[in-house]
Amino acid sequence: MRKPFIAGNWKMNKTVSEGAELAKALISLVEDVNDVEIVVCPPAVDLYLVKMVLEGTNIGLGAQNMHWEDSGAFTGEISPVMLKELCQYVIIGHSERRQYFAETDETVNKKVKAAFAHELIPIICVGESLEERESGQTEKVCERQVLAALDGLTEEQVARAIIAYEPIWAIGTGRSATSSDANETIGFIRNVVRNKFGDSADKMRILYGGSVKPNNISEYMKEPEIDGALVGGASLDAESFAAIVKFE
Ligand SMILES: O=C(CO)COP(=O)(O)O
Repeated sequence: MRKPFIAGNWKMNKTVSEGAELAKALISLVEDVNDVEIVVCPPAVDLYLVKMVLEGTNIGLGAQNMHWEDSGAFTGEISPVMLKELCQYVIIGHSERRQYFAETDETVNKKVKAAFAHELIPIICVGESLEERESGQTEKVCERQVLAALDGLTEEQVARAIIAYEPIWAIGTGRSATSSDANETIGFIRNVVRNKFGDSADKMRILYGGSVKPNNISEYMKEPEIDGALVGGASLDAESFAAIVKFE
């Protein structure tokens, strides 16, 4: 049985003080939730204070990106060794990073391996653009991204990795994928993983992301293949993220 996993990706929002306030507000709203794994992913500069605020609560912490090297002359970058002291998860290969910051399947794979080397759990993002969807390439694109990201991992690592299927056309647009479409693509992704890594595919959690809101989360969570959500905009408000985490 896969435990549902719901993470908030704050993207480039919330200063250190705003991030601490949001985390504080969230604690009491979700303290009675124990059947869902809850994670927030603030900007890197917020991580230290948010970690302090969340200590001893049921809310986990993740980063939004990292470099694959442990240390060195990489101005502006943050390493897995640094993140290890702050959080348990790291989002890798978000479509915004692929689109604006030249992230490739190859760098995603290096980062995923580096995450496991330092006991961080990667939340690996995959998903097709509108153009790719309209030309019938959704499965081909997802298969390529998933196989590249997981290349060289052990079955045990794959079982612990998390994938977020986020169709690019559904991110921040209010145009979410239907729950049955998302379920179908996530089922396809799980089959791709099963063909290469066997039963670990049934242990791996695969999330949906893209315009998830309090009023549509339950539709996704009813689907058998969807194990949770990666939430952008609606995670920036404590009440709305708590409502998503407490979906009925
Ligand atoms: O990109 C996302 C999460 O990583 C989704 O963002 P929105 O929920 O704002 O569409």
